[in-house]
Amino acid sequence: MTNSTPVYRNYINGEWRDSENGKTQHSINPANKNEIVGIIPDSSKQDLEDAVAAAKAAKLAWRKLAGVQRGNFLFKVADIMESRTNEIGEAMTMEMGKTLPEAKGETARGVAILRYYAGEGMRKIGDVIPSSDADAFLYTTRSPIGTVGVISPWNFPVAIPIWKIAPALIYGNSVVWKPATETAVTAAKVMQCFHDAGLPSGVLNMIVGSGSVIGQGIAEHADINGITFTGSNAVGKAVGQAALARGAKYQLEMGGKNPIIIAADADLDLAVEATISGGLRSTGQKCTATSRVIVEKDVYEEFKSKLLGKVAELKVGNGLDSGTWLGPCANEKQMDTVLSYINKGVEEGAVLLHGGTRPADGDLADGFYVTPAIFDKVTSRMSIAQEEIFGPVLTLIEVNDMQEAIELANDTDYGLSASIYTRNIGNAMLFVQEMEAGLVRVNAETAGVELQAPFGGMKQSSSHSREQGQAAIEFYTSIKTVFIKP
Ligand SMILES: NC(=O)C1=CN([C@@H]2O[C@H](COP(=O)(O)OP(=O)(O)OC[C@H]3O[C@@H](n4cnc5c(N)ncnc54)[C@H](O)[C@@H]3O)[C@@H](O)[C@H]2O)C=CC1
Ligand SMILES: O=C(O)CCC(=O)C(=O)O
Repeated sequence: MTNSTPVYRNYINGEWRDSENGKTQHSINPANKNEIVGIIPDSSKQDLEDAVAAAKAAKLAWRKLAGVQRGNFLFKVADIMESRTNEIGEAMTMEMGKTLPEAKGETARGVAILRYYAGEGMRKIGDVIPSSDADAFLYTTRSPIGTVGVISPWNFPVAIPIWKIAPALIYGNSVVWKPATETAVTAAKVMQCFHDAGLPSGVLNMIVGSGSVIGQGIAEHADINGITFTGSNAVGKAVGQAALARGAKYQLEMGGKNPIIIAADADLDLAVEATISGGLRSTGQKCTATSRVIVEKDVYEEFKSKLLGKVAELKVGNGLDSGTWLGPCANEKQMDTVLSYINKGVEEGAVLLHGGTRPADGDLADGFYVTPAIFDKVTSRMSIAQEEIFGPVLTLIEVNDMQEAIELANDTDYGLSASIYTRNIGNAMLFVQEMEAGLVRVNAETAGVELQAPFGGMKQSSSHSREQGQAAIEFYTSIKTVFIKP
């Protein structure tokens, strides 16, 4: 740490504030654990109380604005964020490791999401319904739920909070946001865009601190009317239970164990490209990442050898270097988890064909790197085929036919995303009908979410709600049915 290490604060009631207990922690660079990206707050419950009080006080005036007026703020935030794409992208790469082009791409996606929801301020929020009383006017409108708690993870530190905050705000809610500490510097830069756009004080507040204090505090706080969470399954369920216990609304987006099926008739070159992109970009740290690669036996060996050839070409390194394809894991705990799953895979009898090691040489030795791992001879019940690893690990599973492929694709507790490569329309239709997943994609990778379409999972992947697109209105508002008689 040097005297010039930047210091970041909480954002409460329109001001940047130190945590009341003065405690701080470090956000470090996963590409070099000796580099501190920023000094960030380690906030207390009192900071959360202050933020919730500010959000509660601000919500009435914010709700009373016209949707178009709220939208105009979001358009301004989008313009400011767009002009800071490089700065925000660099902070993201330095804090969680994804490559700079991916980080800038994600920031651009944040800008697009802001503009989409800014436009929502002008769209309809209800229906006219014929009443059984000929003189009466029966219609629906929507009310904001009040103050929303946003708990976001480190893997998409711009896109995920924005796809929660933007709809919360446009539909008239105030917000208390707890970003992941790993990416608190990126979060502060996002927050600064809202501040510079002139958002009224208290409408959006940001508190940086531990999950067990600030995250749980949000879940349990009586003045937080709804909680939206993305992260691990265990924490998500605890958040949901705390919300349910006090009658608050909640929305959870948790893990995935996403399959790609490679049919015997697939274009294998395209399928290899999609497997690599879906499974290994962002170092496999997406809830939509491809993890189980289910291949029909007639093309198994050919697919495997093409995949190995291409994976061998991927350059692992610091995400800021232009030649890098794959950055480090986002933090040490994540790297340790990935390495322990690699050991487990070998112990369970899968064959590690490629990678799965920690580079020990030169600059990479100080980072949380794991080379991309490919496992052969995987069976569906092995832990590496069942549990979310969240790292650069692909498991290859051989099947006899399409029916078996779909059965194994569904043989998981999760149901977020799934894809198939095939040129046979019958295979494609069967897959779309039979797959238990919220996102099913034909001749496309498992990752890749379109901001204007609903996003969420089946089974253990979500609380069965959907985010993004028009679907977001369901969580951030309540329907009010109105009957008026002159
Ligand atoms: N669905 C997804 O996109 C994500 C999934 N994960 C999964 O979770 C695993 C662990 O990653 P973590 O960063 O530890 O995830 P996590 O679930 O602990 O963290 C997600 C967010 O929840 C907060 N949090 C932690 N404990 C909390 C609590 N008791 N109450 C309320 N909020 C709390 C964290 O501070 C962070 O803001 C990963 O290996 C991956 O499998 C992690 C991040 C994103
Ligand atoms: O694939 C994407 O773009 C979104 C992934 C996501 O939502 C997540 O990893 O939490």
